Amino acid sequence: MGSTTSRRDEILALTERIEALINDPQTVTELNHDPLRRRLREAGRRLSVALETPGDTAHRVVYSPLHLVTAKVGVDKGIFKLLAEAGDSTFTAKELAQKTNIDPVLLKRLLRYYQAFDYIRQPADDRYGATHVTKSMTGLALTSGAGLFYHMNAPTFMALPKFLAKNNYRNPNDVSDCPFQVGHNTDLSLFPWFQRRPELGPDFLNWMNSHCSDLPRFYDSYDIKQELWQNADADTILFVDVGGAHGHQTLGLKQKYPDQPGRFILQDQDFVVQQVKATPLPGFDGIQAQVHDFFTPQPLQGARAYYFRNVFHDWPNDICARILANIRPAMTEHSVILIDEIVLSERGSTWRATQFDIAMLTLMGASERTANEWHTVLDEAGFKIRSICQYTEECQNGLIVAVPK
Ligand SMILES: C[S@@+](CC[C@H](N)C(=O)[O-])C[C@H]1O[C@@H](n2cnc3c(N)ncnc32)[C@H](O)[C@@H]1O
Repeated sequence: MGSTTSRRDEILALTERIEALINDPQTVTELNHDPLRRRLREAGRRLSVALETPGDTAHRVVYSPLHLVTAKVGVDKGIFKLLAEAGDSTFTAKELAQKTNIDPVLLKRLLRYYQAFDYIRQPADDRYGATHVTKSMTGLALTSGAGLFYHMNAPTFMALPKFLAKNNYRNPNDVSDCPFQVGHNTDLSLFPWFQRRPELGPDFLNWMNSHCSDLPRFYDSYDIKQELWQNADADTILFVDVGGAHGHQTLGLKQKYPDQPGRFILQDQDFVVQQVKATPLPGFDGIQAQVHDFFTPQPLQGARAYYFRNVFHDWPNDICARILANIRPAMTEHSVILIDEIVLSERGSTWRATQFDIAMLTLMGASERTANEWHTVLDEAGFKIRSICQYTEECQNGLIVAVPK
């Protein structure tokens, strides 16, 4: 009895400490990128799951699509933006209804949901204000992700059970025959479908640019200047960002090395390059944007790095081999392939990494890969891995340096 009481007292003290932290999150958020912040966050998340009742588990899982759709409404109507821009000030529901042009009864219901999931705070019965999460709900990753996932990913996710049942639960590995076609009732694969949806272009580019912008980049861990750029001059092709979307990785790298002589080049499909040129990121001048289909021979000879970020995770091994075969003749002894992708662990993969994997399954019949699977795909394509540098824990991002065998 005595030990049960003291155990209970310990749990009570722990609960009170956790509640104090929740009320003053700055103590923790000011840890910034200290790995301790992630460890505490994961401990909290897993503790919450460990303590769930069966009802909690059921409700958390089956209501999960509501997260996306209610966030989309908040983004569309600028609710989070309004609250975040007000800083520490709070509003009544009526004030917010006037500013957002939403039926006050409806808005109150949305606000009730948002506060229940800690997207906003409700310090009094009729006062609503922002937290640091509200600010995140106004960031590019959330706003572009809400648009892209609502229109493109979510219908595909919903088609997964039907697709798998119809195909006897075989692992999809065909870009033209995966849940995407069922979800969108189309014969097209993702990129040709997407080309016909120019209205999704900005959300696509912004999502690519921002989905991991809270995490370190490969060049924070890999010294590319030391490893690849020795003796470069103004004509040296330093970095070719193949399938680079908005060119955000090239831009970040160029900004890290502003005095580096040499050329930085972004390559992508025609319709993507047109969007990039129409809406270049600030500071993009000095980077060349070039139309190139990576299923055709690489036109730039002897680059120091041919860089692919989240490109191979779109394709099965045989197609990856085709893409790599088109690079190989352009490489010299100074060239390497840089593959910036998730490297799944054999055990205990993270939630951010595994949801990318299931998304690839549904969208492209493709997958994220473990280190062993990366060795296989490169080996089959006639390449070998020189090194793998894992540079984020959250997403298990890694930089794979590969050269011809
Ligand atoms: C998942 S996105 C990754 C974008 C960017 N590398 C990043 O990490 O943010 C895949 C990219 O491959 C490009 N892509 C698809 N097919 C292509 C092709 N045949 N030739 C060139 N780029 C292609 C897409 O347009 C898209 O920008």
